[in-house]
Amino acid sequence: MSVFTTLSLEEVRQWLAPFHIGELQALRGIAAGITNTNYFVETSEARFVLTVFEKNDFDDLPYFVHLMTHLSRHGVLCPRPVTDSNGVALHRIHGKPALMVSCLKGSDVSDPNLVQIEAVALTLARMHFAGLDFHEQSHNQRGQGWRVMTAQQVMPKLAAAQQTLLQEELEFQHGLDLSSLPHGVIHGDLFRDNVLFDGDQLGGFIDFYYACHDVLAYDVAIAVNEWCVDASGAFVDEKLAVFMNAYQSVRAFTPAEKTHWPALLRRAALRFWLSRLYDFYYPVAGELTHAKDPAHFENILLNRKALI
Ligand SMILES: Nc1ncnc2c1ncn2[C@@H]1O[C@H](COP(=O)(O)OP(=O)(O)O)[C@@H](O)[C@H]1O
Ligand SMILES: N[C@@H](CCOP(=O)(O)O)C(=O)O
Repeated sequence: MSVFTTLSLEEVRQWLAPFHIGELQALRGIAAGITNTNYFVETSEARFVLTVFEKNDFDDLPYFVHLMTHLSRHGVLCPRPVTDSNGVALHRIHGKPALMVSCLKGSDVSDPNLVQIEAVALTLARMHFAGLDFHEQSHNQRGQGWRVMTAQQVMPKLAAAQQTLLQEELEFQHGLDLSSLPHGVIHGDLFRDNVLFDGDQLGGFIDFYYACHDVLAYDVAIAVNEWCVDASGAFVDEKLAVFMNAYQSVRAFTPAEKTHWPALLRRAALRFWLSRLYDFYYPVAGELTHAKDPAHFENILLNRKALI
């Protein structure tokens, strides 16, 4: 369960008054999700999702609110922040930042089919295009500095072969110059639990809180490492081909992106191997309801190294 902040119908009714979005009819806490408190809010006009941010400072959030507003205005399927009569989307509730967004259709799929994979790839490419004229920039919270710091923390916990793998990969990634690759807005965490489907119809991408300005093809690498693999982390060729063809039908890779593609797949594997290792070795009591397996991304990293 991930409802950390309990809200009553009456306080949400009062909180909603400046939004002019109809009469509150129902409020339901959302169990899925591990970071924030989320509620489905149903009014006489529409359904919304209210997020109470449990960790972020208020000042961290305008970038994400502006980004989702920009993307949804550009036709990207994602939550659209709802503003009050003064045009303000971010408010507070129980002293914590709170945001209401449109409710997307559907639910996440654990075993995506080829039609769904194609839809994810097309939407990602459209998102990358739509992000090109979003002029705010945010750095990657899971970039080089974070990699080095997190590796230092987990390194002593690892077996010798893992330490070597980690050390070599950090050095390899540190030595790359990706400055010639197209940069823009990336989602940064486009996992299966962050995409909603209504049947084969894509409802939208959610959870933009790792979005930042980074290498566009790195976002593609994160996605294919998640959407196009079997249980061992090896690519399923058919899925990978569908994803890459669909993505590149909208935005073809540049020669520099093609050259660096294997390294980007490794960078994407390293990022999630590290975060899962950290969560595994430093669990926060009562916080992580579904510990995710670090070995999966260790396997992916080993597999992608073997591709080069
Ligand atoms: N805009 C939305 N529309 C529909 N459902 C949503 C929306 N945002 C979140 N959800 C639902 O809430 C769940 C948790 O959201 P998520 O952003 O993953 O939370 P957390 O940041 O706490 O991990 C999602 O799995 C999804 O079911
Ligand atoms: N989707 C990721 C979790 C998000 O990253 P984190 O840095 O917040 O752990 C995963 O499945 O590992």
